[in-house]
Amino acid sequence: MSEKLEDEPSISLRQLMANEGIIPSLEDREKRRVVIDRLRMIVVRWVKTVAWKRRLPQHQIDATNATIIAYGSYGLGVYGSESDIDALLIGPFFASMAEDFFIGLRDMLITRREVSEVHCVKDAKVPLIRFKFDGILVDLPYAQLRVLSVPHNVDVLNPFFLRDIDETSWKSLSGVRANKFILQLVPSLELFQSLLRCVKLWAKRRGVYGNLNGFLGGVHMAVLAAFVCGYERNATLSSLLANFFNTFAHWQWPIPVMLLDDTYPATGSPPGLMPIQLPCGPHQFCNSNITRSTFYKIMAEFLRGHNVTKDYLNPNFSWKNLFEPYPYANTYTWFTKIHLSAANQEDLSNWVGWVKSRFRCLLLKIEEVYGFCDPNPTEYVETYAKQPNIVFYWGLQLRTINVSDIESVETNFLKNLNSGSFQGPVGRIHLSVVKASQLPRNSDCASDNRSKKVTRTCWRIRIREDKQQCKNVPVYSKHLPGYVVGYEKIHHREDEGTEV
Ligand SMILES: Nc1ncnc2c1ncn2[C@@H]1O[C@H](COP(=O)(O)OP(=O)(O)OP(=O)(O)O)[C@@H](O)[C@H]1O
Ligand SMILES: [Mg+2]
Ligand SMILES: [Mg+2]
Repeated sequence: MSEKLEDEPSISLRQLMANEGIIPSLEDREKRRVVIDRLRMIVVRWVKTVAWKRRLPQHQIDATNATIIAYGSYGLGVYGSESDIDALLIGPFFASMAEDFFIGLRDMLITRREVSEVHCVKDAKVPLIRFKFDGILVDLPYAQLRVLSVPHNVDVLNPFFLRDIDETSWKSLSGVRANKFILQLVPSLELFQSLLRCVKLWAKRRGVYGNLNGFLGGVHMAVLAAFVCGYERNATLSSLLANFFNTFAHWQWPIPVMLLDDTYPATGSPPGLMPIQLPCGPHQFCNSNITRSTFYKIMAEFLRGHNVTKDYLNPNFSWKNLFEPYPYANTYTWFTKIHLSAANQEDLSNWVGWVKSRFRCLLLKIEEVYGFCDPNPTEYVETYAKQPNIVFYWGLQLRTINVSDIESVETNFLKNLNSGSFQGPVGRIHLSVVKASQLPRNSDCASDNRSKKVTRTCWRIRIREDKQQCKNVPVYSKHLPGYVVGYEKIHHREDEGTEV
């Protein structure tokens, strides 16, 4: 905390944040630290095994090393209890992504008692292994450097380590480098972290958090918060939060928000409706799924935030109003109901992950037909239904409804879902339009903004780690003739009983 005495609005804001219980407990912190430590031990063992398999001389096996660097909200020190741990594995020149990471390390992970729900997400922009370690979700991408040994404190900004690296490793490193840059830029780390916690809570409550639903993700919020911190030197937490809304309620999009001076002429204009620079090199931008509708909603919420906070020095001011859950049921008369179900919880989690990775396409189709859609990220469960399920309710601005419109959206979206590389058992999806009065009663949309996310997304779910419907196929090494690296499970699609 800053040394000077804080102003009253900042004290009450900190009190509100503490009451919300979003600052992780010491126990939670310790648990996450242990996960990172254990992962570091696992990857050192892994890299020595790979070196031995590659028949490197003993002194090189002794010398080689790999390490783990935390990034994302965990690396910035702003994670909440529902955040994942984003951990980049950095390995040496001989440990390949295809064989050693996706097969060798995956095999090592699945044998461990603490590890569950292992998925290889191979064809994402940043390929990664996603799993739970002691119940905490971990995103583990891989970057390979042209060195024999990666020191534990490897400097990812040092050109020595970055020479000749492949494009995927470069992309995988970008999150770590962006975090490092943000942490170097902000004048007060504590104020930045507190501000970012506040704006993430605000975004979640107001239904504008989550890249997959077309809103702002953690990385976007981090850059916007750092931007505000960067130019106000004698700031307090309350002045920063008010300034955050003042700045972005009046921002002239699509002028990009940039933390770095891009001195080189950019090729073309920055991407998307709300371009936000990824501060890890020139002309790199955060990926964004923002559409016309979500742009409108985010802007309306920035403006509301500004109107609420501009009087923060007024003695009667209260922060509570800023964090009021978004009143979906009072705002929209009609909702698109997206009902997803599968035979069991594991299949459901895979299926929902796949569908969520295609949400932007669904949102665009609904916008085409109905003009505007507010894709509330809250996940509901119909507890009375027979099959495990997740339900979403997306707000529509309509007076009357034409039922056949939603049928055409569903048909179109099914084509999109079926055209991808999803390899797990396909679940059910049903779209319908319901009235506000048909929203789940016990969880009024507004209060349910607080609810935890039930699933996380995989862009591509490789396979279920399942016995009956999977067949083990040996994978031969490209490096050692005739050497079996491990076994990949191939799923039989014909057995699935496709229901879409
Ligand atoms: N849309 C994106 N564009 C660029 N980089 C991204 C994007 N989404 C994620 N990343 C990278 O992955 C990291 C982790 O992303 P993640 O979605 O886990 O968000 P987070 O900031 O950790 O917030 P949360 O607490 O919700 O997990 C980000 O810090 C960023 O480096
Ligand atoms: Mg994260
Ligand atoms: Mg993540």
